[in-house]
Amino acid sequence: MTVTRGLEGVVATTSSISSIIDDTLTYAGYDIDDLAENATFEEVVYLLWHRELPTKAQLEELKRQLAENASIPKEIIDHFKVYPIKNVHPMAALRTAVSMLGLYDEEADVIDADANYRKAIRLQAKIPTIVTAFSRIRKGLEPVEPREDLGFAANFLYMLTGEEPNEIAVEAFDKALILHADHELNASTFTARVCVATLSDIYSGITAAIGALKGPLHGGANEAVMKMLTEIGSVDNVQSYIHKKFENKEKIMGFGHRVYRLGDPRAKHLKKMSEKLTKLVGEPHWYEMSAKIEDIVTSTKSLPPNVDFYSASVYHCLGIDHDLFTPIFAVSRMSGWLAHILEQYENNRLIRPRAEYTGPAKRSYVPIEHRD
Ligand SMILES: CC(=O)SCCNC(=O)CCNC(=O)[C@H](O)C(C)(C)COP(=O)(O)OP(=O)(O)OC[C@H]1O[C@@H](n2cnc3c(N)ncnc32)[C@H](O)[C@@H]1OP(=O)(O)O
Ligand SMILES: O=C([O-])CC(=O)C(=O)O
Repeated sequence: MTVTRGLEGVVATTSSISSIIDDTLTYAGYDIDDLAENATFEEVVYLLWHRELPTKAQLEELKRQLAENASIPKEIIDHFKVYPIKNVHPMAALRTAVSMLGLYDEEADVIDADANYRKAIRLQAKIPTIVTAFSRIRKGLEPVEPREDLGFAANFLYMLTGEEPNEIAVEAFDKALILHADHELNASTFTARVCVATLSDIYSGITAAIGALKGPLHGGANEAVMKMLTEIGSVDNVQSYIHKKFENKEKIMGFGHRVYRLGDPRAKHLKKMSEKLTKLVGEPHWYEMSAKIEDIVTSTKSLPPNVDFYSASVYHCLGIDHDLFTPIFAVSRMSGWLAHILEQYENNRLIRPRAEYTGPAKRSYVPIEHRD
């Protein structure tokens, strides 16, 4: 047996959803740079689910479906009110709420293409409502009902704050959603595919994916980046902080990637947004610190920043609580997870690799009275 640690370089499936070739990311053939500059998140959701950009009518239909399905059961809201709120990480609350959603969906265990698509709409529509409701309830505020006249990005920000967001915030948030929507066979997407490949249901697949995204080596890195920036505090402290991390052989969050070697093509968009937004809110030091960290880490270790690095200062400038950064990643990645789950069901085979055994050699059972 040949063991490939962490399955590096192993090609585990075919997929027509997104590709990473020569450090270029495409969604169904469209370069992420092109989509980030020109598309909206709803168009990208349609693209990931259908592999074609929508016509005007198709886009309007998707928006209508998302708006109509955005409300969540009252029981989920009530449930957020009963746990020791201060200690609950929003990713744990999200994981639980999505699992709970399945209990309120009569089609949860109906695994046919039409029912699966309807569930995909419901999950994509409801995840912003879940994340924002939890965020408000833990602050002692009532959740804000979604508005049918607002787009996906605007609605998220509106439900979070209760105020209609400005155009700059909506544009930045929409772009961040586009950049995070899908990424080939990343750990959380693989988790979702493994789960539904047993012919388990969509809610189980998404719940499992949220659990995988939560970790700091994956989606949880964006929150960890903000923690690092906060600890550093000023540009003058960057050099010593980063060198200490190197000395202690600790990882710098938001750097490195399993697939990209020269750089993550999403990072440059977030870097640009970070520069603009930090200036706009009068907190340029977040960008200045980030840029200096990038200089040091790339020149010393040849490790470029990944999608999680500059997204941290972008979300901070949008006034978002730091522990909501990863749930926001999930709000966007929901679209990719669902695309992959639907693709897995279409051409399913159980995913079951092997492990090379490294335990004790074969031996005989020893009765308990004969054990030392
Ligand atoms: C959306 C996303 O999931 S993007 C990734 C988000 N995660 C992070 O930002 C966390 C920090 N980064 C990392 O931990 C890694 O780069 C990963 C998990 C993303 C990729 O990991 P892998 O492909 O398994 O690389 P691995 O962890 O084996 O690292 C290879 C070498 O680079 C070093 N390295 C990798 N990333 C970093 C980092 N961020 N800081 C310092 N050193 C690093 C490792 O220490 C290792 O060095 P060694 O060979 O001397 O032991
Ligand atoms: O692909 C990966 O390993 C992680 C990543 O960048 C993502 O999920 O966006």
